[in-house]
Amino acid sequence: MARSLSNMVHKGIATSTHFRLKLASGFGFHQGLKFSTRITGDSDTHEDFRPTSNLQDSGITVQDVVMQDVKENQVMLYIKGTTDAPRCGFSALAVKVLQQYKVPISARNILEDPQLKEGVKAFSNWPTFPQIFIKGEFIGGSDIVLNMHQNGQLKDLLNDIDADSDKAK
Ligand SMILES: N[C@@H](CCC(=O)N[C@@H](CS)C(=O)NCC(=O)O)C(=O)O
Ligand code: FES
Repeated sequence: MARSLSNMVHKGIATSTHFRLKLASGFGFHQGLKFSTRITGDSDTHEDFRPTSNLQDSGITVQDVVMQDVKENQVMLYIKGTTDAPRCGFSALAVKVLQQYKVPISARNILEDPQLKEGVKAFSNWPTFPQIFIKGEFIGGSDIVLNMHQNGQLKDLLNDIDADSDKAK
């Protein structure tokens, strides 16, 4: 026999239906919880370390940023800290080596932006910093650039870069 809504409410069935609906809508909430759990579990995306860039809302991906960086800057570094104040010996070494040459050096501090940090790693498929790009090509880290400095390859590579240039040809 079909039961009327008032009957269902009276018998408490509608209440339990309502409860189920609340649970159903709570599912979305659950997904929200799952999402925040995932964020909290990743130290780089914990809210205390939230990126300072606005990439998330801009529609521009980190890959776009890196592609543009390496296209526009003949010597492009992704480092920990800045070229004036590196925050790691590896980054400091890369900067020091490259500063032996009269070429413009551009750099981004990956410590300021966890999204950029992970994006650069994904872009180059290289797990550590510093990361050095010269004339659009990924070179490697500080040990590689030091080695290239010592064996003369770096001089050859940087040879045609104008000291005043800041754009790729
Ligand atoms: N062989 C590399 C070593 C660099 C390295 O070990 N970097 C570490 C410590 S700064 C790193 O970036 N680890 C991954 C990370 O911090 O995300 C080089 O000479 O550049
Ligand atoms: S930050 Fe510790 S080795 Fe680079």
